[in-house]
Amino acid sequence: MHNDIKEVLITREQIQDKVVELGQRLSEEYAGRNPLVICILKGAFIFMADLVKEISVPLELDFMAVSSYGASTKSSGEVKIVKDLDTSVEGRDVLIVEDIIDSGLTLSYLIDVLERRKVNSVKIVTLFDKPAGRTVDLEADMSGFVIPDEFIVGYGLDYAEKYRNLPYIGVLKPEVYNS
Ligand SMILES: O=P(O)(O)OC[C@H]1O[C@H](OP(=O)(O)OP(=O)(O)O)[C@H](O)[C@@H]1O
Ligand code: HPA
Ligand SMILES: [Mg+2]
Repeated sequence: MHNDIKEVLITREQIQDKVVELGQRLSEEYAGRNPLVICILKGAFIFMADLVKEISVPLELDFMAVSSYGASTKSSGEVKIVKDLDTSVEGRDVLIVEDIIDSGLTLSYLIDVLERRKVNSVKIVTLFDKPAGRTVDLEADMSGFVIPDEFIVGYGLDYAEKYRNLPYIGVLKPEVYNS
């Protein structure tokens, strides 16, 4: 285990099993359709790569980079689109792939942006959901794990751009972000 990690909250195997299950559920949900699957970078990059391999319907991919945390464990409240989509979403069935919903600010902002661009439908799949962090009314259509009110890292999620490559979900030692 990495020296900065206090505890492993979710193992690599638990994540793998959950991703397979979510992929199967999404394959049923989108049967007969051709969704545009949008990865919210950077955090969702590993989840996206693993998830789409488990979805059996034809689909297209696009990427959007959004940032609001920087080197903090609290949202700045200002959601910045760092990279926009390449594809038109007008009339498309959009599936947003997110790593975590915490305050809900990132996704409530993005849903608004996508609806103004006249999507046919938009749904959210998130691997992690932290309901205790919520400051706006926003729920995923599908979620993997409900997590406690702790700042988590690994499997794509960072603190100050570090720890994204850990294959499990860990809780940081408080001295790491208090120093
Ligand atoms: O529900 P919220 O409170 O808005 O938090 C969730 C968002 O915060 C993180 O992104 P971040 O801004 O850290 O960018 P990153 O994905 O590049 O790490 C995470 O990847 C989600 O996109
Ligand atoms: O708990 C978290 N960990 C990493 N990034 C995050 N962005 C929102 N919440 C979190
Ligand atoms: Mg981050």
